[in-house]
Amino acid sequence: MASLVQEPCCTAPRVALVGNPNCGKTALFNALTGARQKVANFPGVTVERKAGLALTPAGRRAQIVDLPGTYSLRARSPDEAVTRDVVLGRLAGEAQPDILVCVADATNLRLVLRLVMELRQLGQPMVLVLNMFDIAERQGIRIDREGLSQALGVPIVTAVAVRRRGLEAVLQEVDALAERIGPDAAAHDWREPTAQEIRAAHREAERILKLTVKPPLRPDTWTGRLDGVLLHPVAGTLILLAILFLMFQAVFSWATPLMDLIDAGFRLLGRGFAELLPPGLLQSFLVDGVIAGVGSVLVFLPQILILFFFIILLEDFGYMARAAFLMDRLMGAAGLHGRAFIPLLSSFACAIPGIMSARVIDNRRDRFTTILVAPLTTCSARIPVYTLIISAFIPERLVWGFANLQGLVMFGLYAAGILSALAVAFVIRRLLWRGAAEPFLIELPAYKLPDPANVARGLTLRARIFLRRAGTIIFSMMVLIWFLSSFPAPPPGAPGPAIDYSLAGLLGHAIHPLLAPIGFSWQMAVALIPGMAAREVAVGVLGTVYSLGGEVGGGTLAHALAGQWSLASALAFLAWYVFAPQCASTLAVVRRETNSLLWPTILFAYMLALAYGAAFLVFRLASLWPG
Ligand SMILES: Nc1nc2c(ncn2[C@@H]2O[C@H](COP(=O)(O)OP(=O)(O)OP(=O)(O)O)[C@@H](O)[C@H]2O)c(=O)[nH]1
Ligand SMILES: [Mg+2]
Repeated sequence: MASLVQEPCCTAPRVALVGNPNCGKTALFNALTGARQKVANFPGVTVERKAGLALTPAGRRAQIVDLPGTYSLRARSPDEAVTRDVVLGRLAGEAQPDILVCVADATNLRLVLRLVMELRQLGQPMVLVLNMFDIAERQGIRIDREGLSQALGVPIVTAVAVRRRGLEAVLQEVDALAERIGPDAAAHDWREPTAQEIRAAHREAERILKLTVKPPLRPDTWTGRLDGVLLHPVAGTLILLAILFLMFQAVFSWATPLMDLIDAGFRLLGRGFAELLPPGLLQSFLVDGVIAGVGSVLVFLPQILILFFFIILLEDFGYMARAAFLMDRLMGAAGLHGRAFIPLLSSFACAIPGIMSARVIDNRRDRFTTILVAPLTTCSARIPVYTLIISAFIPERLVWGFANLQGLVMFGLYAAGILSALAVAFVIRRLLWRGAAEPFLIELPAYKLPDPANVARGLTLRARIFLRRAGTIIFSMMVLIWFLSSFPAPPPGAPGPAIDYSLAGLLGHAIHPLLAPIGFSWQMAVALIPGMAAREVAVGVLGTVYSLGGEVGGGTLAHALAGQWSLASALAFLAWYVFAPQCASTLAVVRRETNSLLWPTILFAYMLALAYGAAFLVFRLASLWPG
């Protein structure tokens, strides 16, 4: 009976995963808890604390916490501060972890030994997990585990997180350590070590390393050889451009058949409902509101997945850190911190994780500069808008004999996003904060063959995020837009389509004068406002507005637009979307990360000015074009 009455902390120990960046903490966390947090082959992927549950062999429900990577508790950047605060129990409302699981890349133990020695001073039960043991074995690195364990005074287990190897051993160790948790085992306080102590720790780590780890019999020569080409200033840059070029070609040429299929499906569905239901409000709601609106956004799923297929593959392979290295000169010249590449890269998915990734930058000014320009990189919510306009107005033909013009324009829009981010950073550096940004400091990870399971997981995650948005925020916006576009009903015998008399029509006509100088029609004006909730909604709004206006008919939305808009207006709409400060959640996250209202206000104002200016310029120039 006595065994049933356990201390609460023993039944549910809190376990923190700590370790250097890119050693596989999140891979281990996912394997232990069944979570699907992002795993990628570059440092600085995790920037916040994530928790999950794992059941130990002895039946304990362990709370596992995944943390940003760090080299020491002497945190320099906000992501490292998260790790320090969790490990030291300084986070409000959260007790200190009972057990530390220190995760190490078994092929690269030098820096983690110092971290282990630092963590050991806290006096908490700890285990060292030698992860990536598959690579260590392949390279023939010989580690005297017994000796290492004795020298460090902590138990050691080996693991291959991505193959789910060693999980049982880690959890058994958690069980064993949980026995040692007690009121007396309260952690010691931590204080910054002096320079002398740091040097001593460094010497001690080197001594232990020499004694217990023998260099690899078959060192990884691939990474060096590939880097000779991929990091070459000329060859490397050309390869980077070629990869980007191919990516956008594929986005257009591979996606078309799938998009046509989804589009045909929605049209069939629309027609089915139109036949099934009597004409009236319900039919209009389902056919024009839900199916035409949400359907016109969902069509773009294949393109989003194709783009992310490439991005995830490159991230997993370890190429992205190289791309950062190649871009460094350019970014440095623009006044961006070397580590700003990761936030900008994450912003291709969405500006929100991108802005949060800026936590890897320790210098506050460099971090704020990055946060202010991250929303300019093309997030995936812009893809439906770009693709719709491109497929309506840019002919599908080859240029130079091999390049698909539509893919080329898409590439150009992405390039416009990146170049404007660099240009704005340059201006911010001149206007707000003079002085050079900090130099480049990113560890180049060893290349790894992409893991198909991880790629599949990443793609499923993207699909789920997109579908969830379509089912929640986009759907509810579409219901609202349908309502605004259907009521009030037109007066009897009114000429022109009903939508002209609706609230949306009135609203569109009211703000139209503001947008007429940049070539926008009142329908485009209507599409912009709910775009604040989610950019893709603009596409859905156009779907509904033109469907209700009777302009879509049996054709696609792109056909309807091609018949209604001038080329100049369409290009102005694209230019607007490159810069427009859309999506309120981005502004909210900027407020949170900068802890002030000033920065989101500045962000909103400068992006709005850029969007208006760019659309104006594009519209005027394109209007001059003959024909
Ligand atoms: N071969 C091999 N690869 C691994 C193993 N564990 C993780 N990886 C890979 O190592 C890379 C980094 O893994 P993550 O789990 O993102 O590393 P992390 O420690 O969470 O990194 P940060 O969040 O950036 O600190 C990914 O490409 C993983 O697929 C392993 O045991 N063996
Ligand atoms: Mg991680």
